[in-house]
Amino acid sequence: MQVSRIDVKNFRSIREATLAPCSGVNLIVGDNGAGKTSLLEALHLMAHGRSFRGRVRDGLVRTDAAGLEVYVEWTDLSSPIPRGRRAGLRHTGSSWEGRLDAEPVSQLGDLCAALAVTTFEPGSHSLVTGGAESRRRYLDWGLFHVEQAFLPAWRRYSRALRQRNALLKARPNAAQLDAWDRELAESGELLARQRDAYVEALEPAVVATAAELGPSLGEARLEHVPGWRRESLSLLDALLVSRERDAFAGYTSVGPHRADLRLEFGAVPGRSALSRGQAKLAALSVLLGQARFHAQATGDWPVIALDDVASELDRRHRAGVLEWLDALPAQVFISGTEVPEDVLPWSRPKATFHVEHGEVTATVLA
Ligand SMILES: Nc1ncnc2c1ncn2[C@@H]1O[C@H](COP(=O)(O)OP(=O)(O)OP(=O)(O)O)[C@@H](O)[C@H]1O
Repeated sequence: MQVSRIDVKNFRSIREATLAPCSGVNLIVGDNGAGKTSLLEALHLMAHGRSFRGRVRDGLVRTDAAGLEVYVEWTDLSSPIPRGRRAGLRHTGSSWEGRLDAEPVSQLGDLCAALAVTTFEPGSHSLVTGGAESRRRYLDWGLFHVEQAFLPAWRRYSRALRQRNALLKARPNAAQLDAWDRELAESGELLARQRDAYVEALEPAVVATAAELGPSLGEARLEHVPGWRRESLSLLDALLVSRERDAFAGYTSVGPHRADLRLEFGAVPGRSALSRGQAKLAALSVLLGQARFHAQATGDWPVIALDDVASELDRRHRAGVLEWLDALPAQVFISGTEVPEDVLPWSRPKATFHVEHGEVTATVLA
């Protein structure tokens, strides 16, 4: 995918900005607080339906403005005939309005399905050092884009989970719970099989990417942990076994909503043994490996947006990462306080956007 235009209005400190990115590497440069992250955050919001820095109502809308607006034009290269697409999103924090190719959309998911953006930002460390939720979200984002049957299965499971949790709080009888347990088990087993297949197919791309970006981490290994003791129990049996405990707690304690993705690197004894720079390289490998797999599966690379990727990396690793990105057939956005000098001249088209007090002040194509 290649974005050719981004318009951002009333987004954090940005009153109004337009970017016309190039197909290769786009550098977004400015001082601390200038608004670099906000530009990438706007692109991420359009592609993921959420920010990576909190909810829209918690401060994304510029102070004193009624709502934010993001508009993106891009070319989808996944089919032999490239397809021009455009999407607009207006968000007040409490309500939103979206358009895709000039038609209104009823779900934010329609925008997310159309535009694929892989974002790496300082919080992405949590993929390797944090709790399971960010890894589940990572898995499901990947599946959402490559497996058509995923969204219906996920919706079915989420609905059954909400119903079972509501029943658990209302002191249900066994027959009522039996019905929702069956529904939850059937959709949950399907979801777990989809995640199994996805992780198996994804692993080689992550292994190859980690070997290129952070060979000192050792070989990467990915394992889907389904969220219940599947080696000894079906999900239906696991729900039955946990029923009494769940009724006491008022929520469902087993199932794919408790799944995880185990990430291991051969040369590192455990997650807590990773230095900050190593955690960054590991998380970067996991995310860029997923982008690589996305390209294999769909025929088109997602747009890659990297916020402050150079910090915490030593000179050798920084140069390695930037060279790797320069060689990629994907459109890349890199933000930072300075133009990274390590790998100049870039071998691909490069544009530099200078951001100052929320305004994009210069665009230089090289
Ligand atoms: N709702 C808002 N309205 C107005 N300004 C805001 C709002 N939310 C955040 N800001 C301001 O917008 C700026 C956001 O900057 P952003 O995080 O995009 O900067 P950055 O260039 O990425 O900085 P850094 O290099 O420090 O990461 C900050 O100055 C912040 O105070």
